[in-house]
Amino acid sequence: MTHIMPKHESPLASKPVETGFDGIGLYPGFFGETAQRALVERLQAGFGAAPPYRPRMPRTGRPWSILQTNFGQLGWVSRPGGYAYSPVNDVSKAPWPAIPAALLALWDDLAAYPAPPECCLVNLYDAPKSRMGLHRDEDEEALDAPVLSLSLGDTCIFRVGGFARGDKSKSFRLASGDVLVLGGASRLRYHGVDRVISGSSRLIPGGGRINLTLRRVTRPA
Ligand SMILES: O=C(O)CCC(=O)C(=O)O
Ligand SMILES: [Fe+2]
Repeated sequence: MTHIMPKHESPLASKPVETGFDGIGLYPGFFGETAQRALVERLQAGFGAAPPYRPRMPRTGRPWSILQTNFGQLGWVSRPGGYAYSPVNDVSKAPWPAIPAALLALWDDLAAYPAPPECCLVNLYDAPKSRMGLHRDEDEEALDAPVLSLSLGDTCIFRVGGFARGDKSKSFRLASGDVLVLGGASRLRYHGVDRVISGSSRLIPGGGRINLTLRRVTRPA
């Protein structure tokens, strides 16, 4: 089996495949298997200081079907009072751990933005029961920066829609090592995760999917 290596190791992965959406680029296998394994170990070490927790939805207070945590100066949190970016973890009140170097390098490679990411939101999906409903990433001031998403572990069915909730949508798969850039004219498109396919990857002990999104939150000075 061959794996496409990260861009700095091979020019093969430097071109995104067509998704049909202007501003959404898919880089299949941007992280090779060795890089994926190293990153999972690094993430698990970080989870010691910022354990994944089950967020609750604004208003209803209902629990999400995924677990979340963050790395970076700002973490995205879902609380009964609303969504927010917070410099500290609600559970421990401590700052979030630093964004792993491999992810800062990914941002340098693909974001084409003059400032580093401030948030790496970590979503942990259990297959097959976790999902993420259609939503827009709109809590950032720096909407001129893309959101970079890296998938690890089990493959998911990712859905992209339009700019209103009921617009036509289409889905495609995101597999372990795939990077998706959500930016430009598509930065505010609705998107979500329909489901995660159990047993589709052996990367994560016990199965499941980890999604990492790198975000610039504030406008650079
Ligand atoms: O898990 C994914 O691939 C998408 C995550 C997402 O849309 C988000 O965190 O805002
Ligand atoms: Fe999102």
